[in-house]
Parts: sequence; C-alpha cells; structure tokens
Amino acid sequence: MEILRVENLCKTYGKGEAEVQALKNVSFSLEKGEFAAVIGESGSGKSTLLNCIGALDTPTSGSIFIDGQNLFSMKEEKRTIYRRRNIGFIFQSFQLVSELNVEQNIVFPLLLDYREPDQKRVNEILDLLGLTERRKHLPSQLSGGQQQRVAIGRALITQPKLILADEPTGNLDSKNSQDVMDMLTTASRHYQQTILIITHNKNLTASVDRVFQVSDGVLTDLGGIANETLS
Ligand SMILES: Nc1ncnc2c1ncn2[C@@H]1O[C@H](COP(=O)(O)OP(=O)(O)OP(=O)(O)O)[C@@H](O)[C@H]1O
Repeated sequence: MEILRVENLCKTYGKGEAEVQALKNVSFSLEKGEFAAVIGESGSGKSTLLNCIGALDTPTSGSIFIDGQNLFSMKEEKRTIYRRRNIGFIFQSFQLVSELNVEQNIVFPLLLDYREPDQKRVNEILDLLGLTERRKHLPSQLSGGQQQRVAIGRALITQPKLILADEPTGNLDSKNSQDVMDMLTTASRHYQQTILIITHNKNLTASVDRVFQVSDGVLTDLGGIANETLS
C-alpha cells in the first residue's frame, strides 16, 4: 500500500541571478512500513525535500500525495489539520517541552488536537522505547539519546501515516545515534510505520530499507543497498 508519492517535484528559490533550483523534477514513492533515508551533501536539497513533503514549505511545481491525498490541492487550513493528524516530525534538536515530563511530552500532540490519550498505547510506546522507568523525568534529566527517544514517542502517538526526521542523530554521539536508528527500525517494524529520514551519516543507512541520494536537486533511488557500497 502506497503511503507517499512525490511526482515531478520542483522547488526554485529566488529570482534572476539569485535563483536556486533546490529540487529538480523529483519523483519517488514509499510503501506502508518502509524505513527510508535521504543522503546527500550540504546544500543538495535534502531539507527542502523533507520540508515540502511535510508541507512546511511550498513546492514550485509537482505534487505530493500522502495516503492518496494531494497535499497542495487542499486549502491551507485543511492542509494544516491534515499535517497535524497524518505527519509526525522528529527534529535534530529534539524540541521537547522542558516543563513537561516524558509521558506528558509524548501525549502532547494528542492534547493539541483535543484527543484523549489511549493509556495502553502510551505504555506500549514507553516500553518499546525503553522509557518506562523514565516516564516522570523532565527532558533536562535525560541524555540526548533518551530525549530523542521521547521525540520518537511523540511522533508515534498520533499513529501518523508518515514520520519525517531531519538529521535525527545530528546532535548525538555514535552510540546514541545507532540507538536512535535502532529505535526507529523497531518502531517501523512494530507499527508498520513509514519513516523518511535525512542523514549525513552514511554508516547509519545500514539500518534502513531504502536509500535515496540527492545531488544538486536531483534524486536517485539507490534501493536497499548496504552502506559499504556507498561512495
Ligand atoms: N529559503 C531559502 N532561500 C533561498 N535559497 C534557499 C533557501 N533554502 C534553501 N536554499 C538553497 O537551496 C539549496 C538546497 O538547500 P537545502 O537546505 O535543502 O540543502 P540540504 O541538503 O538540506 O543541506 P544541509 O545538509 O546543509 O542542511 C541550497 O543551495 C540552499 O542554499
């Protein structure tokens, strides 16, 4: 079952001499449960791609379908609600609410949407992410890796169609980076969760099902290759 389809996506910033073609005719799709990574050099267009898919930026042309819904044919208000309910975000800088404990941070997106947390699911997510013992801790009382696990839980709680993560391990050492990748793999398998991440670290792509490379705005599907074959 197809969860994400990107068709002929183009994004151009600026005009005239300042014009930058950040994305050039990008097309690909992801099936339900796929865990995929986008790699590429700085300035190649990775964040622009993720921001367009997450409707945080507007494409110049092309289409993005999430579970068959064309994101940019919706009115802005509908798109905002659709995004909140169907797309989970994980950021490099965790972005947890410092005054809320682990469990409160995880259920926070549901409260924003006036939805009642399902305690069984909350407990299952805490368990899956190894956070049960830390459920009453504040973010400041956690390691970076643990904080990113909370952010993964917060992305999972709404059962989104798609989770987007921009450099989720960018602030972590190698052990915690692998730990976060393992948690994402577990989440992807356990919940058949579709996940798309950006990473600079090619070693981490060994954990994912598919790798895409962006080079000067052009996307290439490298398939499910092992990381040692990446240049
Ligand atoms: N708001 C903007 N206005 C103008 N140009 C932009 C804007 N955002 C990005 N760009 C340009 O678009 C191109 C792609 O940028 P993007 O941030 O997507 O790259 P990236 O691969 O995510 O880089 P990094 O790994 O350094 O985060 C770059 O040339 C960048 O300078």
